[in-house]
Amino acid sequence: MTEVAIQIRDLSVRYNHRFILEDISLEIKTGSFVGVLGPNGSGKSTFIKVILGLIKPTTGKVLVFGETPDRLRRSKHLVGYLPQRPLSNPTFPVSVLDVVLMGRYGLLGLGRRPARRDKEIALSILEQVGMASRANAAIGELSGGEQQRVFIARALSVEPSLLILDEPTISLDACAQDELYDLIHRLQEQMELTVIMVSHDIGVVSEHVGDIICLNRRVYVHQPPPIGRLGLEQTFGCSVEYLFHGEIPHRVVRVHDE
Ligand SMILES: Nc1ncnc2c1ncn2[C@@H]1O[C@H](COP(=O)(O)OP(=O)(O)OP(=O)(O)O)[C@@H](O)[C@H]1O
Repeated sequence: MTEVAIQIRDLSVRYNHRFILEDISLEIKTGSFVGVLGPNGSGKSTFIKVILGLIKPTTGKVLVFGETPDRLRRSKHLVGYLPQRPLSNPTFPVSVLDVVLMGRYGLLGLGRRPARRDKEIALSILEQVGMASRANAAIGELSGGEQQRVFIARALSVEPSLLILDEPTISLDACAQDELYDLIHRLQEQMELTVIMVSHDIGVVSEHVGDIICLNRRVYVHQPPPIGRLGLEQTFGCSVEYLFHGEIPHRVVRVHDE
């Protein structure tokens, strides 16, 4: 596998004469766990949609494992994607196993139904995320944390090299968030994944990722945590607080002016 998972040069995306992303150049190493951090509307989802090949850049070049995003579907390095809203109707009467199998439809070809091998792969990934015993349950019966595990299994059902997660813990309580991060780390190791996770939670991202990309139209910081207050405030355009999860919960706030 190539040493660089993602290579971006001079990337810009413009809608109606407005730059959503501007002048972005960076590399993401294979096997790394990268957080993309920025306020609402800063272009985080647009950034990952460019990597997925869902949005064409206005200018610049993007390579994923050496391939342009539009060729990725046919390459040996596939991408698993967990969108912000994975199911438009969470009470839709479909089983957990069927939700995971939906992830494989893109590989099957038009009109072809999942075969025994697809079901074996789906079940084995459900096992890895700890949800195999609920394979026949309706997705709507599951808790938010359990549903998120199933959606991660769906993203992994293509046996990807790169996993992209858009705000995976947004509606989860603190314990469920920690469990999900532990799971993602374990899966990353077991499946040798490169992981990109989008979030606007500064504390959580700093604690769980290896590298942080601070994005607000441009990239302000691309480095391992901890990242300095200045870079964060430039990115968010306002004062920021860090909330760390330690043995004793505590906040670290800005020094007060005398
Ligand atoms: N298809 C589109 N046409 C025009 N503008 C768009 C389009 N898609 C996104 N935008 C604009 O681009 C900006 C960035 O959107 P994007 O969804 O990438 O931000 P985000 O950082 O993911 O936001 P959030 O954290 O709120 O999900 C927003 O101002 C949005 O309105």
